[in-house]
Amino acid sequence: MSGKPRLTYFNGRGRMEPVRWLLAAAGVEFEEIFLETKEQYEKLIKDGVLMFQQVPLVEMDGMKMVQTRAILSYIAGKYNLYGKDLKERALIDMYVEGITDLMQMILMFPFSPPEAKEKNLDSIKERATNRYFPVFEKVLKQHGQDFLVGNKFSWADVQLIEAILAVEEKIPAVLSGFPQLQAFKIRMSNMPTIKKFLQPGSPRKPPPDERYIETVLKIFKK
Ligand SMILES: N[C@@H](CCC(=O)N[C@@H](CS)C(=O)NCC(=O)O)C(=O)O
Repeated sequence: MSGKPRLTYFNGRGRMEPVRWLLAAAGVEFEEIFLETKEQYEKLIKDGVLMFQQVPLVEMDGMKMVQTRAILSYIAGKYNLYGKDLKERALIDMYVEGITDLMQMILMFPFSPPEAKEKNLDSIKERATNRYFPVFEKVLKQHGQDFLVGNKFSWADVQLIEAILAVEEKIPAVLSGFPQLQAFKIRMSNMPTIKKFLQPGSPRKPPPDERYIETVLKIFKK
């Protein structure tokens, strides 16, 4: 092994995308193994690699880590993106969990039946605009700092820029009433590691397409 973290997941965003974002933001290179067949997935289970028979799987520092949240908090802690004390950590956790709830709606969206698509898109817009984005707009306005927590770049900033871009892909004008978030987006997109991740050819994955959906459904079909 090269010493780089090794990520096993589909060749698509899903639950691995925040891990890719966080590693990239921390300036860490990684390798990826893409699941394409059911046999590959079943072999991982047979070999006892997937604790709960689920991916994402991240192998790093001699561990085989599963559970997205555990993986992300390990990376955040290791690369100093998790606050300076327990109180900052709690705040980062709250922000991250809120954003994760919004991202969960986006994650599931491609799997919704055609007749539910419009309604689900409206729900994403409603939640982003009325529940989640106002929180971060207010935080940034109140403390006037560049980053969400402790005037220092953290996991929360990475989750938020990922979410902003993901929602904008679906609802391009979503930031129109959020000047702080517009400025935050520009600042984050210009951070060198994030700028690199946003460029073509990076490990960032495109929005889910038919092929991705088919692969996921094929592998998990009972
Ligand atoms: N709580 C887990 C959920 C993981 C999960 O649901 N992974 C899906 C793929 S995105 C999976 O492996 N599903 C197969 C199964 O649950 O049997 C996490 O956050 O990592």
